[in-house]
Amino acid sequence: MYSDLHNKALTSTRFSELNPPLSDLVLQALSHSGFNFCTPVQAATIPLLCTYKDVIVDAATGSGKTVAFVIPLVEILRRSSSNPKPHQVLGVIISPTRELSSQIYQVAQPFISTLSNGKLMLLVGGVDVKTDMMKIKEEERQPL
Ligand SMILES: Nc1ncnc2c1ncn2[C@@H]1O[C@H](COP(=O)(O)OP(=O)(O)OP(=O)(O)O)[C@@H](O)[C@H]1O
Repeated sequence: MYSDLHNKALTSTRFSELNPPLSDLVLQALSHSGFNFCTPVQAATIPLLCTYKDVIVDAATGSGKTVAFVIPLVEILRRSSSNPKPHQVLGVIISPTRELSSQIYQVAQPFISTLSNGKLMLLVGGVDVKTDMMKIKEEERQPL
């Protein structure tokens, strides 16, 4: 995955230059992951998603789409002033395969963990739904 990205150009746009600006915690998580410059899909979509636009993207595998939708999700949840109910689901990311779900889980984890009340959970088919429900009930933070 990472080697795929090395074959693609990063833009000259730094995450720290995006408008609206990203929160310090997300910028720290990006820098910690070694991400300083946006890929083209990230530079094009993060500002739109952070201003609540609906966006449909068609871009190559490994072009950075996961970060492009996870960062706005985190930024919008951080801005939200409402107090969620216990176990209220804050967000849902749906993907077509178990492998892709687990890949998204790995990439999203450092960003979701900047939310004090959010907890990223990986729920896949083939597992008893009651077991998943228990996982959500036992978790004190809000599931994503
Ligand atoms: N701005 C960036 N700078 C450096 N590496 C990045 C950047 N954005 C993403 N990456 C890394 O590039 C790889 C591919 O990113 P990602 O999984 O988001 O791509 P994708 O477009 O969602 O791929 P797929 O279509 O397979 O889901 C990951 O290892 C990710 O950590």
